[in-house]
Parts: sequence; structure tokens; C-alpha cells
Amino acid sequence: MSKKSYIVGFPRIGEQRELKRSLEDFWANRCSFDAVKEVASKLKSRHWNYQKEASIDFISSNDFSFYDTMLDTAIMLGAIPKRFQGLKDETLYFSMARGNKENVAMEMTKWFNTNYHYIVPELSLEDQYKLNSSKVIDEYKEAKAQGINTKINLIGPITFLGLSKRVDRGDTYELHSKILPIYEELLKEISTLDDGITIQIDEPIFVKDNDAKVLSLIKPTYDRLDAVSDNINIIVSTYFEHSNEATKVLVNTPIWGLGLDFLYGTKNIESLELIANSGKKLIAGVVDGRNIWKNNIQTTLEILKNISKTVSKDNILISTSCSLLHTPFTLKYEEKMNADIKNWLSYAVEKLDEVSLITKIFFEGVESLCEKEKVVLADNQKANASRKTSTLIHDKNVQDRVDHFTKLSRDGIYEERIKLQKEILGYEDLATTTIGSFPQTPEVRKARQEFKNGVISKENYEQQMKAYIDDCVAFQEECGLEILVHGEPERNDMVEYFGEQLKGYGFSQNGWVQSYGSRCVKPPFIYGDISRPQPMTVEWITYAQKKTQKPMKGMLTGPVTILNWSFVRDDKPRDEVSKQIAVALSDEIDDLQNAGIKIIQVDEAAFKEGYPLREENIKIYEAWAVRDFKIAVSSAHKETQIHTHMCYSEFNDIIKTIEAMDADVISIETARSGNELLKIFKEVGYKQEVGPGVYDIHSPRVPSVDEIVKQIKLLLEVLPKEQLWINPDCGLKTRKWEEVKPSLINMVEAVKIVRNELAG
Ligand SMILES: Nc1nc2c(c(=O)[nH]1)N[C@@H](CNc1ccc(C(=O)N[C@@H](CCC(=O)N[C@@H](CCC(=O)N[C@@H](CCC(=O)O)C(=O)O)C(=O)O)C(=O)O)cc1)CN2
Ligand code: MET
Ligand SMILES: [Zn+2]
Repeated sequence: MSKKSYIVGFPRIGEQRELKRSLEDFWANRCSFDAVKEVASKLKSRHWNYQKEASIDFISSNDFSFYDTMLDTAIMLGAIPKRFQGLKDETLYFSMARGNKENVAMEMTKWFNTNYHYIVPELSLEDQYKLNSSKVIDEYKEAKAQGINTKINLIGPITFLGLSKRVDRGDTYELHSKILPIYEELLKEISTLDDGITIQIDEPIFVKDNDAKVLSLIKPTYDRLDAVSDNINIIVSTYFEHSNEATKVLVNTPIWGLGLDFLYGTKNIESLELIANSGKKLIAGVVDGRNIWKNNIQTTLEILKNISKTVSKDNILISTSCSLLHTPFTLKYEEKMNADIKNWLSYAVEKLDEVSLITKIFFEGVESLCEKEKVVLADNQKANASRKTSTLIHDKNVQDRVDHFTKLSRDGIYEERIKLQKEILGYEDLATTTIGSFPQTPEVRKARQEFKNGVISKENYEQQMKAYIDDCVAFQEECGLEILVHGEPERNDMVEYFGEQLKGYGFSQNGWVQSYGSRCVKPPFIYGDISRPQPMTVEWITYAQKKTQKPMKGMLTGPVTILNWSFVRDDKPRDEVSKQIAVALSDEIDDLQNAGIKIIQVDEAAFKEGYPLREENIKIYEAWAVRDFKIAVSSAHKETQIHTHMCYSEFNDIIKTIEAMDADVISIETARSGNELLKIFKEVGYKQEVGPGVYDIHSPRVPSVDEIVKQIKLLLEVLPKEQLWINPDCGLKTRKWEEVKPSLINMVEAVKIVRNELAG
């Protein structure tokens, strides 16, 4: 059989998060960069071998990264922002990603609708770009030396430009003619590596609603790239949605194949005829790269059968829907999971076998399976059938309550509420606060680990958390912050923590997925109807409130974010699941205010991320996302101030929707982007209060008083002081106390200076 099974990309952080640990050791000067490289080589090798052992035909190189593949691409093209020029090697690389003493890091933002974040390249017309092919070439050779001929993964030029920003004014696509020759040069070099090389060029930007100008770049780009050499086969790969407009063009270029997502981009089937006529290969993404449910092989074979009615079987390859970067590694470390539930799941390594088995059945028939494979297939059918009927999943009481839930919004309009709240809370203009979390120290994590493993008692654990809260509150008072938080020490993660306490949710021991750089999340998974057996946060928050006279903000994660950062059941529409979470949260809010908490922040960090990639689906999403935020806070009395927080978002296109959420105060990320993001709030006459982040918490850098004063003044150019809050741009959990303390002291100091100037 010719080569048929295909994996778009594999996760790289390591099944025991080896890369994370090694990177963090290096950053803390606990090991050399050579040691990190050694870890990286072991991981690459292991990942290639997993794929080889699963009989995967198309295995990738250059899907590895020390931090992020967009950053790698910027380095490959020589797109180095001025402030970092002159630095070299890993110092350059990590300074771009994380900033350094003198310079702020490059911006980071969400990768399409995922919880992965990439570094945003900074381009300018005057820059000279220059190929640096070493990573791409070396990784190919590294695999080759181990007997594995890889396809080479690249981020495509159009996506690269589409996701970059211009530091001089103008459109990034204006730089197309500067960038494309570098890609040509790269492909030329690649073409000399071996006899016949496959290059997967990722162009996920094609799944968005692109204007004619962008679409017009596709043909010249791929005509030219393919013309570089006869020795390369180009596959253009898209995912997360359909890319029919681009497909129409690509079939008229000389590329070898198209990789399409048939799960999240079902409309791709509308292009089948064109693809069939073009005679190109179709890499059919049919195994879910974004969720953890075992593939339903029967259903997948139906999809493939359907595709093969149009596209000849000889031209079809079987693939994952996108890179497996978005799924955890392997089920083999899940020792504590309920056996029924575990049997419904499949992580990256298990998905390799699914791709392989589906390939075999599709091309050679069930008859060709060996006994062992037949058992796997039968088990697959059983597992999928048991999920349909399991009593773990269906809860009539929850369904009834949620179906008949009538309190859809808060009492009172904003103007009336904010007046009452200001009277009660008595905060000044430019009120200072933080976003919620304080440093998650190794001690806090260790305590949690030990408590989970039964090494220490509940009392001991709670005592340690309370001691942290005591210190955290004391520090905030000392440095003069006005609205306090408890610091979230008891939370492993802002979503997982709630998942662990809600019925209908499962969680894993080792289901880590990279979120950015070395940072990972372990998304809990929703398998059944959701309810709240008991209050989730009230004890901690009321404990913290007792420690201070100042207002203590209660801290919750909102329904849309809980949903978007979980693996969600695929047997119920997302909006119904979201509403169940919202109803559970409305009970929590009521409990908090009844316990005397006057401010409650409901984080919607992933609100934007949930947006559909296509315009046509946005209205529907916005309708239920806003509905569910409003349901969650519907129990809040007029006097209870509701905050929300969003990070890494472009707000321009959703500002009206944010306003419709009707929170009293919103804190947002703006620190890496000056006051640009804020301007839209003024333009639309946004009326609620806003806390634009005054410094970037994703970088270890401590901002100076001066810098923050400047930032606050920039904000004051846009919004009046009465409407502004002053805070960092996100939670502080990833930072160290040594960074947090001086930063917040400087922030409070900066506010004093500005207040004096305004008064004076
Ligand atoms: N879900 C989610 N998505 C998000 C964010 C977020 O906060 N949550 N923030 C934005 C940015 N993304 C982020 C993603 C992760 C982290 C983060 O801090 N992750 C931590 C892990 C957090 C966690 O769950 N920790 C657990 C597990 C701790 C752990 O690793 N324990 C050690 C042992 C502990 C020890 O002995 O020291 C182990 O398992 O080996 C805990 O605290 O309980 C990390 O990668 O370091 C931050 C931001 C966007 N998306
Ligand atoms: N309250 C959360 C925190 O401070 C919000 C984080 S948004 C990613 O960590
Ligand atoms: Zn945030």
C-alpha cells in the first residue's frame, strides 16, 4: 500500500512535561541551554518513534519548538524587532518571547479559537529579512539520522503575514513580496536534502472570512513556491473550519495536496468535486485533534465513504483534523480515572493507533485486520455504545431546572447599580486592584500535590492555604492596594478547580496541553449533565474577607470560559452545556453575596476564544454566550458589584457584545499594546468601568514607576478617571513574589503620582 496515514503535527512539551521543566530550569539558571537541547532531542526522538511504531506514514519534523512555532518562523525569516537586534541564539529567542531587563516582550495572542498562544511577529517596511534555515534543516536531518523520513512542517507565508503586526503603519500583506522570496530560498534548500520531500505548509488563516485581496495572494504564492523545485511535494493544510474559498484557488496551482478538516469544517465537503477534478491528494482530517473522545470508527468510515464517492480512493490520505498539539499525550499515566470514563477517551498517542486502524479498514477492508485489531474495533464500538446510555451522563433534575430557568438578568440598570455600589464601597477614581491570582509558589503546589496523594491531611493543607492568604492580604494592605483578592492559592487552575467540584465533570492526572511557552493546562472534561453539589469558593473568600476591612473580591470563572477551556461532551450542543454551568454559577454568586461579599469577579478570559472563525456563525454564539454570562450573574443584587476580566483579545469587533454582558467593571489586557485596545471603548461610548492592564504579567520584567505613570496617562487620554481602574493585565500566578512585589508597589506609587498631578 502506498503511504496513506498522516499526522498533522505532534505535541512537544513531553508526556511528563519534560520540556517545561527543563526550560524553567534554564530560565532560573539551574541548567545550561545544552541540557535543554538534550531534553529536546530525546523528546523529538520519542515522538517520532511513537508515530513510527503506530505505522504512521507521514510524520512531521519542525513541529517541535522551544517556545512557539510562530516565533520560530519569525526567526527563520530574520524578522527580529529592532529592540532585540544584536542579541544572539537562545538569548535572542527567549528575549523576544519573554522580554528582558531593558525591553518588553513581543505580544502574545490566541491561536485561532484554541487555548494555545503564539508570539505575534513585528514587521516593518524598512526591515531587511534574511533566511535562517538552520532549525528546519537540522530537524529534518535529526529525524533522518534515526531512520525517519519526515515531511517538513512550515507556517505558510500568508498565515504568517495575516497573524503578524506592523510596527510602522500599514498592512502586513504589503510585505508579501519581501517574505515570499525567503520562503522560495528555503524551499530550494530543502529540495536538496533528499529525493522527493513533502512539505506541509499550514495556512489556517484560509479558514477565516478573507477579503479578495488576501485570496488574490494564494495563486501567485503557491505557483511560485511549487516552481522552486520538482523535488518537492507541497501540501497546504488548513484546520478548525472549512477553507472553501482558498480551495477554489489552490486546485489551480501545482501543489500536490490539500489537508482539510472534516470535523470542524464539515463544509469542506462542498469542495470535493473541485479537488477530485484537480487530481490532487486530499489529506482528510477525520480524527479529532482537539478533543479527547475515542473516535467513533463506524462514523468516521461513513465520512470517508462519503468523501470517496467523489474523490478517488487513491488520492485520499487519512489524517487528524489538526495538529495533536491541542490534545494531551497519553492515557498511560491515568491511573486513578474511573474505568468506564477512561474507556471513552483517547489522547494523542492513542489517536495515532486510531488513524492507523481507520486507514487499514478504509483501504484494505475489515477482513484484512488481524485478530488483535478486530478486538480493538469491537471494543471501539462497545465504548461508543456505552457512552450513549451511561447513567453517569444523564441527569433529569439538572435538565428540568436548566430548561425552566427564568432569571435571565440582574435587577436594576447599570447607572442605578453603580451609584449604589460606589456609595457602599467608597473607592476613589483610578482604584487599584489585581486580577485575582498571586504567585503559585512551589510550596503551594507541593502542598496540593501532597494533599491529593494523601501525604498530608485536609487540615494541614487548609492551614497552609490560609497562611498564604494571610500573607497575601497583608502584602496587599501594606502596599496600599484598595480592592483586595485572596490570591487563589487553593486553585490548581481557574477552570480545572471548578471542574473538580462540579458534578458531570471528570479530570485527569496527566492530561496536560501546552497553552504558551512552558505553561500548560490540564483541561477537565465534561461528560455529563452539570450541577453544583455544594458551594465551591465561599469558605476561602469569606476567610479572606475576615482578614481585612477593605473589600475582598470574590473570584469565579465564568460559564463561557469554563466551557471553552474544558474538553466538552460531543453528544450535546455546547450552548446547552454552557447554560448548565451558568445556572450552577448563579447559585455560587448568591451564596457569596449572602456571605457578605460585595464584589464578585466572574472571569471570562476565554470569551473571545469561543468566537466562531466564520462571520456567519457569530450571532448565534454571541447570543448564548451573553445569555449565559447574564444567567450566571443574574442572582447578584444591585448592590453587589460584578467584575469581569478578559485577556489576549481584540475587542474592536465585540465591544457591543461585551457591553451587553452588563458587568459593572471589566479588566482587560492592554499592556503589550499601549492604549490601542482601549480606543474602541471610547469610540462606542462604552459606559461601564474599565481596568486596562497597566503592565504585562507574562514577562518576568518589573515595570518602573515611570513607565506605569506613562501608561496611566495614555489611558487617561482615552477614558476619564472616573471610569478607570488600575491593575496588572492578568493574574499573577505565573510570576515570582520577587517580581510581583516591586511591580505592585510601583503600580500603587504610580497611581499616587497621577492622582496628585490630577488634584494639583
Ligand atoms: N485553563 C487555563 N487557560 C488559560 C489560562 C489559565 O490560567 N487557565 N491563562 C491564559 C494563559 N495560559 C496559562 C496557562 C497555564 C498557566 C499555568 O500557570 N500553568 C501551570 C500549571 C497549573 C496547574 O494546574 N498546576 C497544578 C499542578 C502542579 C504541578 O505541576 N505539580 C507538580 C508537582 C508539584 C511539586 O512537587 O512542585 C507535578 O505534577 O509534577 C497545581 O498547581 O496543582 C504550569 O504550566 O506550570 C498559566 C497561564 C490563557 N489560558
Ligand atoms: N482570576 C484569574 C487569575 O487572576 C484570571 C486569569 S485570566 C487567564 O489568575
Ligand atoms: Zn487574564
